[in-house]
Amino acid sequence: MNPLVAIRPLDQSIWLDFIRRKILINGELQKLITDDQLRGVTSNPAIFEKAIGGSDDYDNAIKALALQGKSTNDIYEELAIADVQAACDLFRPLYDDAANAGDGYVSLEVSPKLVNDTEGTIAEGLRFWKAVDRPNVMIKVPATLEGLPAIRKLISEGVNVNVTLIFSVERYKAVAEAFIGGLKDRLKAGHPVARIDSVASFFLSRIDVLIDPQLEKMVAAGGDQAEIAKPLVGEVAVASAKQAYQDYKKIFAGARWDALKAKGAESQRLLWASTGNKNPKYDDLKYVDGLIGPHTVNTIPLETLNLFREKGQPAVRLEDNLDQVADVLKALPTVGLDLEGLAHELEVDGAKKFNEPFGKLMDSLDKKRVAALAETTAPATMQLGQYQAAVDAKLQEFNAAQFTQGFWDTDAALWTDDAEAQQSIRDFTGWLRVAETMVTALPKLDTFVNDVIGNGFKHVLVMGMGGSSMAPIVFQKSFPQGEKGLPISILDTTDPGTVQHFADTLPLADTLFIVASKSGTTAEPLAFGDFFYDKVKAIKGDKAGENFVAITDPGSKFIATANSLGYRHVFLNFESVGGRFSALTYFGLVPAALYGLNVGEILARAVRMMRACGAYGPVDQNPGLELGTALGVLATQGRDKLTLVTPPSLSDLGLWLEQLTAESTGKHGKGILPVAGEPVGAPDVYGQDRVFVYVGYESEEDADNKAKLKALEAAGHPVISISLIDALDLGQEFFRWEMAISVVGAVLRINPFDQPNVQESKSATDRLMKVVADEGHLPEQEKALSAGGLDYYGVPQAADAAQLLAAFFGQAKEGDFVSIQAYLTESPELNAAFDKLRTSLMARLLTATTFGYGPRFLHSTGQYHKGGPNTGLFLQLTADHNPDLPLPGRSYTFGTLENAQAQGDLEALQKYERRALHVHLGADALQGVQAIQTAFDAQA
Ligand SMILES: O=C(CO)[C@@H](O)[C@H](O)[C@H](O)[C@H](O)COP(=O)(O)O
Ligand SMILES: O=C[C@H](O)COP(=O)(O)O
Repeated sequence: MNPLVAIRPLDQSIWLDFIRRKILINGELQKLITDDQLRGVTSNPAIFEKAIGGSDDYDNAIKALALQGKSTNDIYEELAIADVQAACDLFRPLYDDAANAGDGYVSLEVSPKLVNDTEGTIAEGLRFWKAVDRPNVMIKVPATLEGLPAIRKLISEGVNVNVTLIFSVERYKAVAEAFIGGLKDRLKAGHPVARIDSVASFFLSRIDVLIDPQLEKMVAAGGDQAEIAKPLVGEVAVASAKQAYQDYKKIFAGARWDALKAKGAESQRLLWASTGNKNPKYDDLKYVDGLIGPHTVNTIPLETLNLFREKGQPAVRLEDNLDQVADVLKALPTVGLDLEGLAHELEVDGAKKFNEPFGKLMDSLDKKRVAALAETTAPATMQLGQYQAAVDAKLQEFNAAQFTQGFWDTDAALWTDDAEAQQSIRDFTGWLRVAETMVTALPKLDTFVNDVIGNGFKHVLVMGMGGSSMAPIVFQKSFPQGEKGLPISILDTTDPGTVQHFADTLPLADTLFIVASKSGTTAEPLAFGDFFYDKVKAIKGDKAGENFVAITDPGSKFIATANSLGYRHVFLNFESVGGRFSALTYFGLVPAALYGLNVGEILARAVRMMRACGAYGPVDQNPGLELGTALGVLATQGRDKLTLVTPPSLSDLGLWLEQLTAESTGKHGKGILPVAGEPVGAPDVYGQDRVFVYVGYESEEDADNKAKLKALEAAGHPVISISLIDALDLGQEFFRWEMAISVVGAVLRINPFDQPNVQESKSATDRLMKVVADEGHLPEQEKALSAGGLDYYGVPQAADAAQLLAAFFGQAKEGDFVSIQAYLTESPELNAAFDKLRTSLMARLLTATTFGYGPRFLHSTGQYHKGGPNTGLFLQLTADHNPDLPLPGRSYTFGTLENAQAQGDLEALQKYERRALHVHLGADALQGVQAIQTAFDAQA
């Protein structure tokens, strides 16, 4: 039997004298708990020096914390506390199990600088206790004379204490008295004493390391002293420990202790520390095998623990040879060795042994802190031509009104004077600092990813709409799969062809499905969840839930569903972060982490941008404010089509930016229209309503786009360029743009955090689905024309398609835009056909063109379509669903749902008197689009 397990019935608890982030997240610590019955962890400054200073595990977190303006000491504490919290969480089930009372603890030591400072120790002990915020943490306090009153006080405050640096029996007794004193104080104050645990850490190997050479010297010198000294070599530490145990038994017995015990108090167990052997002449398990006894703890370094697993000899030996113990301790003074004096020496040296590595750690952290602060954000250049003066004036006005400070203070008056709207703004500003929160969640994310990969998953499918899936799309398309990551796909359409494609091509039993929905009520992700759960259930039966994860808000109804279906995990996001502002929350980062991206660095760069934008104190320039002011002012001057140009490697950033811009600004008849993915043309195909924004890589030539932008700039169009070092800079871009678009809201005097018109299409769809339930099909639309296998709706009748299209597009005037809405199965061929159509429309109408697959865009640009200015011409395209897909447990199919979404949105567009044409393309969507192209060209 594994000796680590065999030791359990002997009532000794094995703790691990080591901590490091890596073992917390790679499952190693959990494995020790599960397989080896490990029952606790101790840490100390030297251990943290090795963990933090000796690895790069923490570098991203250090960077992010440094950029937040934290001091070196604060950085150390946050890292150490995060690790201790994570370890506490792993031990929590053990701690909570009544049968395991006294175990499941993780120790965190107060600063070694406080070794002789009673008040400082108390204050820091209480601060750590609060900060770790776990009942199974132990605060480590040194057993110096100044430490003793601190121990008593902390115990009286209900803090679990691990008393460290005990080197003598006499000091041990004083420690036990301080503990009992603390319990009594607590009782006197009327507080309970049950479940207040403490251990007294008696240091072993260091005693022998100090005394053995002195004894050996005596032995070498020969004579009478040599005879006495000889049998003492290598015996003093173990003898001291055994004696301390005898004292323990006396102290925690008798009337005084029984009275406390009757109130529920537990004795302060002796813990053997410094148990790694330092003398090659001794057995490496000397301080483990020899000290096994009931109701004690041994905290063991990892190497010793591994050795014990291999060749440990579990047997109670703590009370063996007690006569010899007495002889050893009695003999010491006779050879001139004063144990108390030596213990004092060890205590001073012990403080040094913690102070030195602590100092070293602080130095290395400080270097990393300073280096982080020297890094800068990606530059943005703005060529605004005739608009520069107006933008400068607005910027001056904002600066004079201390906009940056008001922004970080979430002063809602920056956006509106309406009290109700102000409250709604304040309710949705959680995104401002959410990257900081996510930095602290990194160990949790890493642990989760490790678990998923360790359990053999081969693929991830994220299922969600709009803000719950846009950032994952950007991550997936802008980065190659990370070395340790899994391939990832995103499903954000009800189109049966696309759903079927995933059902056919994914390794269903080995796929992790993420249902991502902030509200937990959005029809699409719920339908996807049901559909794939059904499929996995057919393979794995009741274990299907293992393949599912939810990301949703606290309070969402979906939590109960996920739990009842046995979902692997439910990530609770943040109510105060709106969907389109959630890229840097669990919605964006869980998929990113599973895909193997360096999420820590993405967050660090986001924090760097927050810093540049004034999150941590005044700044001379504010990239978010500057970009937002420029875009806002340009919009008020008619340049309200934000035309995004990117190299192909960054093209999907447009999807995210579309939602952020359109949903945030497109309301009350105002707004900026995001134009993404439009082929860049020569100056003569553009009206005077554009601002071009280029986001590309410093190292990528992208000569064609850059030359075209130069020409546009020369022609008087405002051009803004942002140059990224690499894709990890998306972390900063998410924040830059979130701030910029919020600033646009302030320029336009609108609430950028609501989406008043999104619900309309959803409600219209719901109504139509009721009709389907009652009548078995959707209501018939009035047909304007049926020609060439295509059916046209929503416009006046015409003789043929060319005439109908000419009449429809003939309505376009300067400043309008054409929106193509494709409720179709995405394919490269269709994408190419739409690029061609957009190019023709631009050239002929001189209007902006946008394109979106439905129903994705309903959760993104859909807000602007209904809430923004009435300048859009909407070409809605649908096709036959062949084959269609039934939805488990429902009377309708994915295809009917998609049709209802299209029809519902058409109704909403018509309600707002938008110019809208619906074309049903029949059985072959690509041919249908080509037919429209031909009919459109026929009128040229
Ligand atoms: O927490 C404790 C004791 O409670 C331990 O981490 C304790 O600090 C260590 O066992 C010792 O510092 C290790 O000592 P050594 O092996 O360096 O002599
Ligand atoms: O952008 C938000 C979409 O409408 C999806 O909303 P949800 O995350 O609540 O499902």
